Amino acid sequence: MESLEYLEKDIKEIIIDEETLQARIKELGKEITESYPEGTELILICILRGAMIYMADLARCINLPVSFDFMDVSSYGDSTESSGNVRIIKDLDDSIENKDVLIVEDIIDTGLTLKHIINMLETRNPASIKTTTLLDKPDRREMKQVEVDFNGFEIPDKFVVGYGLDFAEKYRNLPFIGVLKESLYS
Ligand SMILES: O=P(O)(O)OC[C@H]1O[C@H](OP(=O)(O)OP(=O)(O)O)[C@H](O)[C@@H]1O
Ligand code: HPA
Ligand SMILES: [Mg+2]
Repeated sequence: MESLEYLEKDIKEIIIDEETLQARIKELGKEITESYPEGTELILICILRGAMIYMADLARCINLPVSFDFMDVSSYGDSTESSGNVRIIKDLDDSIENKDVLIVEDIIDTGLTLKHIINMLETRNPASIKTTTLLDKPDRREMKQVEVDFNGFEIPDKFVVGYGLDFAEKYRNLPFIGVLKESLYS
């Protein structure tokens, strides 16, 4: 897209293009739909800010009555390494007691963020908790016990941006997943 050229100059390589992303999200929507009894009312929990674009597209591929809630969590700040300190900036608005919830993440890297969120939500007695992530970077996992139910793509140990993922709040609006040029952060 011509208007995004100013962002694209910072990208070393595209690892997942727009068409591949959209095709996989359609499949994930179908898998998720088929994994619940027909008519299940599902709460999609978007982990802000990164997961907002994935959730917007995924929700439209799920053939169940869904509602949205949002939790804002941050641990990377302006760095490419997790601070290890998972900060909850905004909690859910509604109760999840006796509800079926699907946590929607853009990426699982160390696993610290997802582990923290699952631990917290389990104490609120939902009927079920499942998880989906668009990207999984297994080489960097510190929380080995974190399991994801619906995983879009496994990616190598490189800092990626685009399609919701940022570096210092930039690049979220790229329509593909790309590797950021190392010269920009090293
Ligand atoms: O598995 P982890 O190592 O914990 O990393 C994954 C988390 O890190 C990113 O969030 P970030 O803290 O950058 O917030 P953001 O979504 O607002 O960019 C990403 O969106 C995930 O939530
Ligand atoms: O590779 C990444 N890119 C952007 N944000 C991230 N948060 C964890 N890993 C990443
Ligand atoms: Mg981030």
